[in-house]
Amino acid sequence: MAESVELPSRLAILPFRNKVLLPGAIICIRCTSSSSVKLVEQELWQKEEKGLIGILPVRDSSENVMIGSAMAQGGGTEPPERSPIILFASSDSHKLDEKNQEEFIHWHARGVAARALHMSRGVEKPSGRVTYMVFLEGLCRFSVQELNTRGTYYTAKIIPLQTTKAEIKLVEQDADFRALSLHFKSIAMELISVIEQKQKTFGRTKVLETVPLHKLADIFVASLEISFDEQLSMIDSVDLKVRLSKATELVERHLQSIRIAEKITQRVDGQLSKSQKEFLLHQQMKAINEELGDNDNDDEDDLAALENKMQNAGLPSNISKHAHRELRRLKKMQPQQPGYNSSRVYLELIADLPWKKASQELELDLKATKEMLDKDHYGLVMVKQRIIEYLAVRKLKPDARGPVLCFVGPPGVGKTSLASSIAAALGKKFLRISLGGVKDEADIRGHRRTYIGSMPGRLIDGLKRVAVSNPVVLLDEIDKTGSDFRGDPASALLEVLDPEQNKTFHDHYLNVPFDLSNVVFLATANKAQPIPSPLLDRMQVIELPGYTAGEKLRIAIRHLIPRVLSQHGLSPDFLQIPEAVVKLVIERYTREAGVRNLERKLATLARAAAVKVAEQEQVVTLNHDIQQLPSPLIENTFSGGAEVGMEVLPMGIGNHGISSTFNMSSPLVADEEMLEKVLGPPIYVEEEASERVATPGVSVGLVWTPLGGEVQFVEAAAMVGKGELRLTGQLGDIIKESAQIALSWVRARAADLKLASTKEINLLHGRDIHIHFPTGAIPKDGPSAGITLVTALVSLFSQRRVRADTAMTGEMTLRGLVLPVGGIKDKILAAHMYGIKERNMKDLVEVPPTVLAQLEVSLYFSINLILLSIHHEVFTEVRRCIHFHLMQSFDLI
Ligand SMILES: Nc1ncnc2c1ncn2[C@@H]1O[C@H](COP(=O)(O)OP(=O)(O)OP(=O)(O)O)[C@@H](O)[C@H]1O
Repeated sequence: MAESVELPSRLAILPFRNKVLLPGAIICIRCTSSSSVKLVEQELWQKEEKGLIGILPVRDSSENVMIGSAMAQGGGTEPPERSPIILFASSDSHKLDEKNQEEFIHWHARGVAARALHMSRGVEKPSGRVTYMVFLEGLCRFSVQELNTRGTYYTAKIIPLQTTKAEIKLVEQDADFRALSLHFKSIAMELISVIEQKQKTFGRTKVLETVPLHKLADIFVASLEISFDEQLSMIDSVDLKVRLSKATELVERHLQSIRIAEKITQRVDGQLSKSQKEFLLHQQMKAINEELGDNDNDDEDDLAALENKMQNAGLPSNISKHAHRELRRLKKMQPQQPGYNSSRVYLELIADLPWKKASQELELDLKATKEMLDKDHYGLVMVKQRIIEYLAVRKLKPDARGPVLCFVGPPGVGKTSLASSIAAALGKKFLRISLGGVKDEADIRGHRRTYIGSMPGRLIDGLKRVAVSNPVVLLDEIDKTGSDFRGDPASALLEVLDPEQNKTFHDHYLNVPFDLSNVVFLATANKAQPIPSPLLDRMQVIELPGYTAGEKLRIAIRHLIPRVLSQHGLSPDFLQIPEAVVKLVIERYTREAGVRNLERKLATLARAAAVKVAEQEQVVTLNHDIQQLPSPLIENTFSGGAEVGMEVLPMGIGNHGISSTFNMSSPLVADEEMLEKVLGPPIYVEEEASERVATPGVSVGLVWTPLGGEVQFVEAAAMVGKGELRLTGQLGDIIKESAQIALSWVRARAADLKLASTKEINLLHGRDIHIHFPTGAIPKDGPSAGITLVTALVSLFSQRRVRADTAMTGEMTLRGLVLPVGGIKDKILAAHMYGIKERNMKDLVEVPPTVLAQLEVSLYFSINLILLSIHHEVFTEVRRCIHFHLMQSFDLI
């Protein structure tokens, strides 16, 4: 660091254009102009001791601001000849260069004396011009008294503006100055540490302790990027207090700007650094691809295609506006940007949805439709009739908003296939939406696009797939929707099925209304009861009960076997399943209301036959090829040259052939033996019911479940106890009540009915009775089980076995009257499957017309109701029925 120096009264002057050298600063200059080269040569290079020169700032004439006192002519660091004209006359004015006559320069009145720390000389080739590189250190301020020329460069008479030690001491005693210097040191320290942190260097803070304060101010300001005017005012600040306060202001401002810049960088870094990086990488990749001639503009092409698709999608004007706004946003995004993909997928959906596209509706030919329904479905006369009525109304009034047809019935009775037949009759596309297990409203309405992984609801998604706005949509298993914390899908379905609302169906994902009014909705359910009543209100329920064995047989022969054969690439030429065998399949291998399992079993038979046929073909080819093989073993086998019938058995069938006489020329005929081999031993046997009721105390009951009717065996047992009743099984409250009443009734009435002797009844009085009712009965069905409970108890008390072919439920008693009520046919059909025959009780159940109003009640006829005061005539009839049933059950009539 420069100590205080003795300055001569005259100094050679090197002008600095728009630049200032402050005391304590070190700079490197390159002198190329003739005047500066001359100055360096004479004043510095050729002197033995390190010479001193004066650095005087000059302002460009273009800035036209006059600073300081008037002075002489001059030049710049780089070539001084460029500014030869004297602007402010001084003692001496001189013209240095004619070329730059018009250019004015403004000398500043104060400058800084500088000493050369290091110099080097160079010669330019080929011109031979000499240049100098000089490292200058600013020493102290001076003011110019007079400016003159010495040859080609300037000299000036100067007065040094150094602060003496005494002056420094004096100012240091000033309280303001001390406070100021403390403040300056602290911000200087801060600036240093910021710089050190950035440059990861340390130890610069030492300067604050070693360098005197008045010099520190200059050194710090010299390192800042400040304007020329500020630099000049710094030179002019000869007073220490003024200098320090200016320096404090400038350093503080600099610190402030560093902090702001840092804040911005941090924020921007956090937000964009990843995407910027990706963007840069992407750009680089693009450049590489371009370089390799691999330039494909996939994204732009895709967006253009998307826009084109949107234009052709027939979007309604408000939706088109919305979609184009989204497209504009998409175009501005980078493909790597978050949200790009979701926005694009959304627009693809909008472009793909059938806003206007509809399939041409066929002119409805009711006769042809009826024929088609008959061709596809056996029986179901009432159901088909109802469908024809529905279609007839649609034909007469296509925009009629009739109720939605809802097919209710056990599985496999043809609900789905009827719906698809309706679609075919209308010439419309068919869309099946399975609602089984749907608990989330978003499944119907979609998720809002704000959610990650959001997607449209099943309806909108389905419509996108069928690509027409007027398909037949089957809402399958509508009774299986449930509601939980994720909302209620049924309420969303309400909007879908309501003709008033579905014109503007709102899917959360799509976020614009979609018109569902052209869609023909149908629904299926196993049970109508769980369907929420507002939804049920909009639907017309068509019940499809199960099929009798005879109906199943005919369905199998006419529909299932031909379909199964063709599905397996077979024909009656390969496999024949006679009626008797189909009957066996129905009786021994299936016990269901519909025909789904039957179809499966037939398919298993067809598969076995297909394997057989395929293997047979292979064997034939094998025979010829094998003869040419040189293997001695094979040669031995064929040694006689005779045709060998080889049979390859399908896996899992056993070691024997399906039929040893099988030949391609004659079809394979399924028989009982084949059934056992392919389907295994019979699953259901006829004797089941009689074996089950072999012990007294077991009776046969009929229940209804969503899968159709069921036969259940109710067991009662007596044991030592206190006359209590124990019930097991998954029972609803009503059945429990029925059991209590049944026990009391038997104890009180059995003797009257002469079903058990008083002795027998008394014997059981003090005993505990345990009744087990198998699961499956639903609470609502409870009362009708009363008669079954009574039968079981009477059997227990009297130790008489019930007849295996007798069963009764409350409804069946009045069958002749309440047949249309759902579930009854299913129960009868279930009874049939167990070999339980219907008893003709018609003559017993002549309920007068006055009682018809009680039909609803009759559904629940049971032993409980008999004890209650219902209509007298019904009461009498029911009592007769029960008596009749019990007599029959115990073979007493
Ligand atoms: N009456 C019938 N005539 C001809 N085929 C029938 C008949 N009933 C049912 N099927 C056939 O039985 C199979 C099962 O029918 P489908 O799938 O329509 O039953 P579903 O009632 O809709 O059952 P789920 O309730 O389980 O959906 C189908 O192959 C169907 O063609």
